[in-house]
Amino acid sequence: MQAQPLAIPEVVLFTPKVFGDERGFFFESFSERAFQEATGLSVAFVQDNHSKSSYGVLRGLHYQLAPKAQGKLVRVVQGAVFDVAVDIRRSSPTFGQWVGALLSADNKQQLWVPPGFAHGFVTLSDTAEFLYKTTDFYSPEHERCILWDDPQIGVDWHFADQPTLSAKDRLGIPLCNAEVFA
Ligand SMILES: Cc1cn([C@H]2C[C@H](O)[C@@H](COP(=O)(O)OP(=O)(O)O[C@H]3O[C@H](C)C(=O)[C@H](O)[C@H]3O)O2)c(=O)[nH]c1=O
Repeated sequence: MQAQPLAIPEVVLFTPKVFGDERGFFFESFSERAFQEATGLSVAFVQDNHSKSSYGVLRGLHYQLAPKAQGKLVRVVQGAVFDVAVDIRRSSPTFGQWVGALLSADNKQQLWVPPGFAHGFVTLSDTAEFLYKTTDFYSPEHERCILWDDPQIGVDWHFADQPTLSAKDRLGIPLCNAEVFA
């Protein structure tokens, strides 16, 4: 498993070692040892999630407030998405900045989105199946949504069409008005 910190170094892009043969392929999709070596963190993942989205669906920018903040280790097992993490820690030198990566069934890459970041993705293929591990349980009362196209953040979603959003995401709030992290 190779690990590459992105421009915001707390966000790490993992590339697994894939073993291909005439039958197909095998790779370790998660190794606590590799994760700890790469991030220096010892985290307990308590929940696995799986969502399927059609082309143009954008889910985000979501996060849970403390004390239910979630770290997320995300990957795509069918199709492709552009995945985005936004630093929403007010004390961070990269507050309000974003990083992203193309995650796909083909590249098998995974993104570690730490607690303190908002997360979202837009679906670039006809459909995409998105799997991720979280470091805390779902807590609707702690869930918040920042506007996906907040000009203060300026995410380049690598997507030229108008995305399909849930009613909740259409009501996302600007970062300047959002409850975030210290
Ligand atoms: C997130 C979640 C949702 N749900 C239920 C609540 C709703 O009835 C239904 C769909 O939820 P929602 O529309 O919030 O799903 P997404 O828009 O995919 O939300 C996720 O999208 C972005 C990309 C994230 O990073 C978060 O993990 C999460 O906010 O699943 C659960 O039962 N457990 C859960 O952990």
